Amino acid sequence: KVYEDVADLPSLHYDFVIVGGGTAGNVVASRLTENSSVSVLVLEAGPTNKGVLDAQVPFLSNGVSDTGTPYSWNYTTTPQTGADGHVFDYLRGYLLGGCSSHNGLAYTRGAAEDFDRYANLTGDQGWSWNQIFPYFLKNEQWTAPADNHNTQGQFNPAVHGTSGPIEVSLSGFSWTEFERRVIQTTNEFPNEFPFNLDMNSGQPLGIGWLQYTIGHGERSSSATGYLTPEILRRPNLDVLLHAQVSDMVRPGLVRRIHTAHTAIRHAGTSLFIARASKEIILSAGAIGTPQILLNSGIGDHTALAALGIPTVLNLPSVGKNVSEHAYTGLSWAVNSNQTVESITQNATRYNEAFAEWNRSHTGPFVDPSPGTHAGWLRLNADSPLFNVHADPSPGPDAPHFEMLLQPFGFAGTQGHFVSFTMAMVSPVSRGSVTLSSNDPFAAPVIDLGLLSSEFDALALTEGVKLALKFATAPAWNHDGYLGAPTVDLAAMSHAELLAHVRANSGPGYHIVGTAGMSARGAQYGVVDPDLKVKGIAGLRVIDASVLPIVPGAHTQAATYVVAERGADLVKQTWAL
Ligand SMILES: Cc1cc2nc3c(=O)[nH]c(=O)nc-3n(C[C@H](O)[C@H](O)[C@H](O)COP(=O)(O)OP(=O)(O)OC[C@H]3O[C@@H](n4cnc5c(N)ncnc54)[C@H](O)[C@@H]3O)c2cc1C
Repeated sequence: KVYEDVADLPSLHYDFVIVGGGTAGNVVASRLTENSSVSVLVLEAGPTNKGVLDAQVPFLSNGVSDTGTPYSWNYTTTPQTGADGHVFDYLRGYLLGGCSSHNGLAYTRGAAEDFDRYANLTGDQGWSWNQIFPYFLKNEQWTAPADNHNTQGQFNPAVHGTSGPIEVSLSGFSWTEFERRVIQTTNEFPNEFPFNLDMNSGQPLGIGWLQYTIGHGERSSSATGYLTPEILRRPNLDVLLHAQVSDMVRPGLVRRIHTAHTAIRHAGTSLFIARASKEIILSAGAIGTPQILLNSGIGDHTALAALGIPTVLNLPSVGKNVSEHAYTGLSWAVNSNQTVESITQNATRYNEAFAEWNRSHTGPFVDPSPGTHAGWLRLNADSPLFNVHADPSPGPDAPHFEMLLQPFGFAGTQGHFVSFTMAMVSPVSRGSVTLSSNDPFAAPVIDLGLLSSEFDALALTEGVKLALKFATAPAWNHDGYLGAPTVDLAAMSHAELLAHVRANSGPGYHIVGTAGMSARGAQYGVVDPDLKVKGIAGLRVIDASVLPIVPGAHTQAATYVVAERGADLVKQTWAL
């Protein structure tokens, strides 16, 4: 059952207390309570996802994620020196379902080599692609797109699950003219931009149709998929909203964590204590989780001491090792009115499209904004950049770049545009999440380290050149479709392009690594391969923070499989 007020909770003592009802937390809660003998409490800082239209209608997803909405944590980053000192709003979901309730809905798993690298880093083959693959299937329910179009040749059914909680589908509204040109480019430039039938097969390289966590025209999230009304009727599962956890350790209580201090967010004085007899599971995400660990005295001893926080466990890697993708957009005006601007810049069509969604869950509102296709691309094998830094990708079948192909622009001006947005998805740069004070409710200090490595900035510049190459295909130019670029990048020198990249890149909201997995006994890392926090009993982390390196993909699918396997690891420990 979902509770809004702690006074209504039947108990404050459970077998498992899960901190954060986000993407991962709800998976773990749902899986553990399959066993009726265990009791689980989920503590979520934000409100319910129920009735939040922007969290339901894919086209409106920006309305729930943007800074300033009541459904976002409204963080900002430190000035990012690699990105011209810009300070970015850093979006994180503040509602049941966490980021899965407000993200861009793109469903991308990453390369097999991403997971094989996790297995090698942790010494646990359970994280390898082959052993993780069944968890992708367990999480997924492949679903027909909202327009029921013929999807043959747009995906490979053999690599998809059919009965999991999260609905995944291809786009349910066609921007036909744009899509046709994308596919035509793969025919015209098959060496640089080959067509890939399914980017989620473990072999993502090439250009393929994007898949989304959408079913029947609506967002599918960990809240809708893993906390269905039926699951919430389980007597052994309680979810408390508006409960922001501050820390876990009471003075004098060391090496065995079993309490979580929580406060109603807007009344910080009303602290109460939830108790777990088996484990506390931190699923507060890659920012919330290290913040709670640090608040609890688990982290770098020197940094904790500087803030007057007594060290419970000196674990220097907590909050370090942030890896994140850097994106930069390239837009062109087009001689066509078949772009998303035909809806966003026309109130009548916008209202019609919204009415259609309300009526039948069809039309343009069934899709979000990432784009129609994505390309997963690499630097040339003989690129001189590999003299600057060794190849940071996990292998030759994994990408350095993502190129999002979007039938809309970012200029904010009237007109019709398309964008080929480029991202560096195998970054060398690392950042950190640290505390700003010993007030557990103060916002943490988020340094993404965006483009702080010279290699990343140089590589992204090469990526932009790839996008410029894509735009030279006859498919875009033979009939004058592609007009003027919003910024003439093709005319720039290499140095100018590099400066442009630094000045115009932003984060992908794919932060991981702040409670990274490492091999048992390693002198770095935060959790062992079984996701137990090193050196302390009764405490696990199950969320995106455990991924030691960001995969070459948007991160929700990887988070879901971490959570599915994490739940199994908990079950194994307790023979559930
Ligand atoms: C704007 C945006 C767009 C994105 N787009 C995509 C996309 O298109 N495709 C994709 O694959 N990925 C996308 N991502 C990334 C992806 O959604 C995340 O990597 C993933 O969902 C993270 O899951 P998580 O469980 O680690 O954290 P979250 O889902 O963030 O869950 C953490 C939960 O813990 C709660 N919490 C935090 N601190 C506390 C506390 N102290 N006490 C109690 N509760 C707390 C939060 O409110 C939240 O509900 C996007 C992310 C954002 C922000």
